[in-house]
Amino acid sequence: MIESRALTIHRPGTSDPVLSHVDFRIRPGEIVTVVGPNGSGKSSLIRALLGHMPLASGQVTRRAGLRIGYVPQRVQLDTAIPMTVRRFLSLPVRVRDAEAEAALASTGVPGLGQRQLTQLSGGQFQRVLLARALLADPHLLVLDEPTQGLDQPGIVAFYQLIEEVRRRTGASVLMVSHDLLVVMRSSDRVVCLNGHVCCEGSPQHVSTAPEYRALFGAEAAGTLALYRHHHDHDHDRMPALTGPEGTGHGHGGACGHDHHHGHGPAHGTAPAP
Ligand SMILES: Nc1ncnc2c1ncn2[C@@H]1O[C@H](COP(=O)(O)OP(=O)(O)OP(=O)(O)O)[C@@H](O)[C@H]1O
Repeated sequence: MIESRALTIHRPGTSDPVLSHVDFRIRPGEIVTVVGPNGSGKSSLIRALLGHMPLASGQVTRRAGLRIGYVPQRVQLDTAIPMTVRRFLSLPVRVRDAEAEAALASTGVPGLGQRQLTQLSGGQFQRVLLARALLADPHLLVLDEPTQGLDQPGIVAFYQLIEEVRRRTGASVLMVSHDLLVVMRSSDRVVCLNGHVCCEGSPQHVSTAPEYRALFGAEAAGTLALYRHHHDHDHDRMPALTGPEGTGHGHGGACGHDHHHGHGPAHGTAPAP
């Protein structure tokens, strides 16, 4: 759907790289999450993929006619100007009442149309932003830190909603997130960024990668624990789950983990490349 090759971005007006030689792609129906420390270039990658940022070199290709629903990292609300949820949903493209209400219902916040944006909780606001992005009937949803400010149950619920949206609409989902535990459970593929792609692949693969553990330390150990359980099935009979970019997890001799790791909830959900 979107692909970058050797994408390189410089800090504005300098030759100082923010991102170097990033190869990235997202396929139909995938949930891909970009993780990385603050300042590692996650938002820059998203903005470059969307064509909102100039490239120093490399290229970005978007499928012709691709409809994108975008939830940006920050939404500047002018609190001096009252705005209802309903009006907000018609910006920038006017939608009918029935469409607006259906979108709100589909993201778990029905009946909020007449509320002021400023009166919403963080979780409600994120769901309204998602509803607005869905009104574009997107092939690809792009969400930059959609769970910031949410508590742990709110984060889990939001990811469940994202998975449900993917099931219902078939849209691909590209997210930036700091919620490592939830990311590892809910993504088909994880890209770990630090100015370049440190490692990427299935959550199982990334959570055992030394580069990931070096970046996230103790937190990474928590995500590793997700994949430790005793086997309750025969690996040899599992169909090969071939991940992208050669980071597949087919459980042959070269699968690269210690085989005390089992499968998190994401296992087996990856769509065919
Ligand atoms: N408009 C800009 N002008 C100058 N530098 C910028 C600009 N936007 C981003 N940068 C710099 O580019 C680098 C990457 O920023 P970016 O926002 O992409 O990182 P991030 O991984 O999304 O960070 P965070 O997790 O804190 O949101 C940072 O060093 C940042 O200071």
